[in-house]
Amino acid sequence: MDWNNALLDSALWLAKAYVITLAMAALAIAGLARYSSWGQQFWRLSAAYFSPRRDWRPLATLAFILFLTLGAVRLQVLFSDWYNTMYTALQKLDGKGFWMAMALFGILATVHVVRSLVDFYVQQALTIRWRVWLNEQLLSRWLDNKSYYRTQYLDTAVDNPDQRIQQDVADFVTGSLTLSIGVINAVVSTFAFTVILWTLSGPLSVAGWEVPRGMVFLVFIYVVIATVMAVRIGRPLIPLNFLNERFNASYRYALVRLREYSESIAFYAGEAVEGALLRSRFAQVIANAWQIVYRSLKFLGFNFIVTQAAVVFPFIIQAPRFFSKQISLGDLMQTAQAFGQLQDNLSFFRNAYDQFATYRATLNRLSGFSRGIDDAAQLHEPDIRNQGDCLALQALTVATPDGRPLVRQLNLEVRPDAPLLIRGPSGAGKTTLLRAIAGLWPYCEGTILRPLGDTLFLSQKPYLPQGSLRGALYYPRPLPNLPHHAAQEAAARDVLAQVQLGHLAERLDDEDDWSRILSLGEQQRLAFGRLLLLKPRAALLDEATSAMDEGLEDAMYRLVHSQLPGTILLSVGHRSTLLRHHANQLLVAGDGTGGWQMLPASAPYPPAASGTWEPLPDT
Ligand SMILES: Nc1ncnc2c1ncn2[C@@H]1O[C@H](COP(=O)(O)OP(=O)(O)OP(=O)(O)O)[C@@H](O)[C@H]1O
Repeated sequence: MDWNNALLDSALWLAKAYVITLAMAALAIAGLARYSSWGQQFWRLSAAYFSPRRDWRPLATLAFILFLTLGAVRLQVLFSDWYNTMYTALQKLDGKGFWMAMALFGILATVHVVRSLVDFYVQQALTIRWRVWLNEQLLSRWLDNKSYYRTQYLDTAVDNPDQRIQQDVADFVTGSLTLSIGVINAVVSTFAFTVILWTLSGPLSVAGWEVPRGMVFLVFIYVVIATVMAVRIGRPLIPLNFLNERFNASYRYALVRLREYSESIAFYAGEAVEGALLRSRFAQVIANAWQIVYRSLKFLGFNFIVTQAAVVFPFIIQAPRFFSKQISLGDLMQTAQAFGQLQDNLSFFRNAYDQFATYRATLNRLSGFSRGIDDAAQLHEPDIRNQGDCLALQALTVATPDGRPLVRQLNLEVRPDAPLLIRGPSGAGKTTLLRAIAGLWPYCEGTILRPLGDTLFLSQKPYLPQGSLRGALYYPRPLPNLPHHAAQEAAARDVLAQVQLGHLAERLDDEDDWSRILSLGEQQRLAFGRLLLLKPRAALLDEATSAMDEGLEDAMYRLVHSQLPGTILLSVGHRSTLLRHHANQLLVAGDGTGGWQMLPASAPYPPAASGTWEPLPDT
């Protein structure tokens, strides 16, 4: 090695290697993206991020990382040559040469440290930015068009979306980068060290045959055999690791459910059943953990033996040539070092085998998630128009997913001065009709006209977001920034008093688990508070007073009538006490025919047998 030209040589080497690697990598990516299923999945998830039309920086960063990776290989080669120089100087008792080697090491080590740190930073920065981008992509697609809700109506629903968004995105980004850099490093390094070993190795006699450069062939044979055997021994670890993830997830899920339903379970004193379930789930985790330990013992044992044998293997092969003075001590040491390096590089494929299997599983989950969002967007959408100032349904047919009609050819119009109450047997489709009006139900035909402006749906169990009571009161409007405006503060307190929750006025800014603290009746009154604050054009109330006594129910409806006289009101409910707050009632037959009747609120219930059910049966 001529160290005087090392800089120029390295620059030339890097330039050549860069051009060749870039061309090969581009070809490999294009080929994989076209011909392999996981390559296509990767392309669909990532092409947009690396498109220079969107932003040139990700691609430039990738190009820089490639340069740093090749720099790492070049440094490995230089270190290998340095070993040769140093040991040769030692063998020749050449003090000057030895000290020069020490100075050289200082330079190489400095470059190595700086390169490693820059590499670490650039890779981490790319990982984080890529993750931010992908997370935002999936999150906004998940929230847009209500995919988070509508995917439940797909034939194959999207399971564990939380895991996919939170964990798989991070694993995908890290896995893509480490695996691709690992492959490039291993391949380029294999070439570089094969060249080194080639120049150092002499002929090898095998059973009377002279094999020129025998060492190079030997290392490849050695590693290929070791890899094949390691894969065979290690393969069962892949499903075992998958099971480990799954068993842990289901144990965690059982624990989360215990927390979520703690009160119901406590009332039932269901500890024995829950305990048995939790213990059996945990037992699965542990049984699998032991399997992993036993299998790993075999796998690690084999790997240790291979690695240890590789330490002395090159010495044994080269020793005769050293003793017969064909090669120097430096050559001998460099052979051992290059052999070890080559062994490491080729072993990358053995070690990355199960990493790659995990990566493919992640890729599958993310692609399935993305496809689910696309499929949800393809689901049938009812024809909803926001126009005018009344709520109207025109020839609306709503069915269950399996095609059973709940209402057929429904025509109605609700105006602010004539509130409507929907009644009918349990399971008749009253809530589903509201879902259709909200645009959540894909199995409907016809036209839905909604007034311009807000439409608010109040359900039987109001949703309370995490955070303060004030946030829950204003939901779904975002809270204005603190400090609160005095007028707004007064409005919030006033509304609380009106819905008979005045005792909570002092706790408006307390952050707590409000859905657990407030009784269902209190939560329903809080929802009426929302209604008074938001003043929507239309309010659809689905058994929104079911947990209140009749006096409170009466008070809440009176409040709505007096405070929101211009709001269109449509309620769903079983109680006859609701009738006095409505002008008309819609009766849903609930007998599988999709029949319905529109009557004044004063008409008796159940309807007289002679009443006419719409639509009239086909004759
Ligand atoms: N996601 C779904 N998948 C399949 N069937 C559903 C789904 N949601 C509702 N259904 C079915 O649609 C029918 C109507 O349900 P809905 O909740 O609208 O009834 P309801 O009239 O509001 O009943 P209740 O008075 O008991 O609240 C029921 O038979 C129900 O099982």
